[in-house]
Amino acid sequence: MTGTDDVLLVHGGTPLEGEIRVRGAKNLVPKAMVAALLGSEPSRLRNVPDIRDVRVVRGLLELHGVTVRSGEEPGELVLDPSHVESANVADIDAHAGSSRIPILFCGPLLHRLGHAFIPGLGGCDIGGRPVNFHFDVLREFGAVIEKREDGQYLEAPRGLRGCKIRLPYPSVGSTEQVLLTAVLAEGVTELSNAAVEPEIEDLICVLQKMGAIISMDTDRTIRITGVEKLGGYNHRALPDRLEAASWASAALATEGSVYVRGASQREMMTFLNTYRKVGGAFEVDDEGIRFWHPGGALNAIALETDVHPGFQTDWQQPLVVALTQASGLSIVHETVYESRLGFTSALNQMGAHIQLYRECLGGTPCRFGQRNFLHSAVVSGPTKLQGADLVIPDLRGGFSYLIAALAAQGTSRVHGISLINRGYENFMEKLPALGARVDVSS
Ligand SMILES: CC(=O)N[C@H]1[C@@H](OP(=O)(O)OP(=O)(O)OC[C@H]2O[C@@H](n3ccc(=O)[nH]c3=O)[C@H](O)[C@@H]2O)O[C@H](CO)[C@@H](O)[C@@H]1O
Ligand SMILES: C=C(OP(=O)(O)O)C(=O)O
Repeated sequence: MTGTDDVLLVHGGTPLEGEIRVRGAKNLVPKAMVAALLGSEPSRLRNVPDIRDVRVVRGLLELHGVTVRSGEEPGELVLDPSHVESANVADIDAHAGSSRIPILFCGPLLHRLGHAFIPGLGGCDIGGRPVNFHFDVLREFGAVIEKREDGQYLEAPRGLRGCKIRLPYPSVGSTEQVLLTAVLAEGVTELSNAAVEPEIEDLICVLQKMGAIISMDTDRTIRITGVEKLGGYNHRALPDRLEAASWASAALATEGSVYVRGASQREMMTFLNTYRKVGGAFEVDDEGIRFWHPGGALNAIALETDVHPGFQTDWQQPLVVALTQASGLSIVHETVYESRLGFTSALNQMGAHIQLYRECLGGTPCRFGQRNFLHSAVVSGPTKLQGADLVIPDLRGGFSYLIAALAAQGTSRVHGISLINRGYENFMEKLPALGARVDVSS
């Protein structure tokens, strides 16, 4: 149940205009925090956003004896892992279901303590989200895993040894699992079919600063030579390309103009190409990117989500709202998660015309074809959106509802708004700063 303070009234129909700032990436910062566990000295992480996933990982690290304090500059954390061995982890159950990051504690805890307990995971409900690859790779390193009622218990009776692994799919989390385990494992690890998202490259930069030896080939192969000891790091997190794209989509759907300070072109190239094809305009400068609707009709497009360097799946939901305003039929093929289009039914209640299909409607057949998953969509536009009562289903779906409510005529009641804090820093301040007319329900 959500309380009244978890409901936002959005009075739509006003273009978003102005400037906001994005800080470090939600999909890097918590992992860099976990990496600090591997070091023998304190680490400094800069550009850390104040989002729930960071708070959850901070709590977990503190529970494991890592001292976490603010550094000298705003958004800087200093993480000192000196007392991990003597920590008391009795309260770990309180962290069950809070995020997906706890699974990445496996390797670092096995190295430091020889055992690890991982509570049930959280994260967005956008598909089955199994963790079989994670446990398969940990077994390859020598971990023994026991399923318990409230989580997973791991031990490494003979230590962790480097190995040769091929992922069945370039999973982001599993690649990070391998990196965080292999850097201190004995010998060499070769990971093929690895994910190569920018956040993974940034995690590799963090680990290299700590003393790790990691190389990346052009064919999704990552080689790690284990070392005996790692130090601390001093690192500025790469910007959140997912949040930046969300505000870009909001600018387009509301016919506005938003300067996203901190947004970086390099990690957003695929998004920027798609944005331009839809008819959105953008201008890159040294500090950020301005995104705007240049007037006139938007274009329907064919869009297929994919692993990097393809179109990131977390960009999909916000952009779909803008596609409801494009002229003609857009096709969206979601190939990363089997159930990431359910949010469109609420958009249809607002007046959108979005039809879901089980077939692979994109150019490439994917893992979900012929398997009964509604993972393709045809968006027919442009459609006028009307305000509605909306219940936030997941992080990006939730932000999409905010965009739809901002673009719609009339007032929407958006329930479950606090879920957005998981990945969007200070969005309740950013919205009015961009001219959005929003009220916390009373
Ligand atoms: C905290 C974080 O960084 N989250 C991101 C991360 O999630 P996450 O790391 O969970 O996503 P993965 O890349 O692992 O998942 C991709 C696909 O692989 C499947 N899979 C994954 C692991 C496994 O053990 N077995 C399995 O079958 C998943 O069900 C999914 O279909 O990458 C996703 C894909 O870019 C993003 O949408 C998420 O925002
Ligand atoms: C799916 C997402 O995140 P998580 O993996 O944390 O659920 C997301 O950021 O859109």
